[in-house]
Amino acid sequence: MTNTSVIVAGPRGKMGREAVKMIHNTEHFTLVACVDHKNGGLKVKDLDGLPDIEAPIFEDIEQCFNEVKADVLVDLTTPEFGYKHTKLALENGIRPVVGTTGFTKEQLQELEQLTEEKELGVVIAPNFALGAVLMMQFSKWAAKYFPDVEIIERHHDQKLDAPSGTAVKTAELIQEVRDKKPQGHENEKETLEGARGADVDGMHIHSVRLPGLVAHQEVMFGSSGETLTIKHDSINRESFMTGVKLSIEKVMELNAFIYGLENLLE
Ligand SMILES: NC(=O)C1=CN([C@@H]2O[C@H](COP(=O)(O)OP(=O)(O)OC[C@H]3O[C@@H](n4cnc5c(N)ncnc54)[C@H](OP(=O)(O)O)[C@@H]3O)[C@@H](O)[C@H]2O)C=CC1
Ligand SMILES: O=C(O)C1=N[C@H](C(=O)O)C[C@H](O)C1
Repeated sequence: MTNTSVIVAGPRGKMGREAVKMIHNTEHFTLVACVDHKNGGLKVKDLDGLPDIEAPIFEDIEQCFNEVKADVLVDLTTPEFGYKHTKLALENGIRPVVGTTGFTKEQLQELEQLTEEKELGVVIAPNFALGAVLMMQFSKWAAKYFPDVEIIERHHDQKLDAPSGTAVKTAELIQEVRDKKPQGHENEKETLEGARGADVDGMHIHSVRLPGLVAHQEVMFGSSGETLTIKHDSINRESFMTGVKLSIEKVMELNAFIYGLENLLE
């Protein structure tokens, strides 16, 4: 396999750390730089708990792109910066692999348009865990037969966006096969605002945030005399690395905007 040079934005974060380690441990990847808005001038090896890598850290992503040649940017930061970084990567001819969640529909559309203009590949995956991708696909299949559905996602309490990118993507996949249908009773009334969660075409999404959790989702279907629950748990962040690795490999072969890891799987 040809070598792919990678920049990671967000190397101190919970996901960024795992990504740095995975890249370091993959023979055909080279970590050439990192972007960290608080540690410019240091090297990756200077950051606590990261491998002994000489790659430089830049505070400013534009400076990084000017000084370091790279094939791929892996972004694992925040919705605000993830969006800016993805745009800048495309403008600099670097292929983005984006795990950062919380982008708006408009931002995704804008990035898709820019991808087409630049004739590059982009992977934006709300969830890189293979089990989560299957959970979403199984849910889409089930929704064809069970249109009564509610999504319950549970995450650690440091998460910035709610609902999670996975829950948003799950709802979008279900929307492809489910007609609009208000879930619950037609005369239902919330006596406490928010009690029924967010509403997507009448389907509800409930977001739980607690310390001790990593990333979990249940999609519950109900019908006459039966319920069906499709559940996925990420119990650590290594669970996401198979998808990050696959995305870095695949993005080099693509000239397309990929939103969702399912689009890279057979
Ligand atoms: N697609 C997937 O499978 C997964 C996606 N995610 C998503 O990935 C993102 C990161 O998650 P997680 O690692 O848990 O979050 P963390 O908060 O642990 O990490 C984010 C890191 O990005 C840093 N950061 C913030 N702004 C910048 C910037 N401008 N330049 C460089 N670095 C910056 C933060 O630094 P500081 O805190 O010092 O500001 C922090 O170190 C989130 O959007 C999350 O939803 C998470 C897990 C799986
Ligand atoms: O912030 C997280 O932790 C996660 N974010 C992604 C999301 O918003 O769905 C993926 C996974 O759920 C973990």
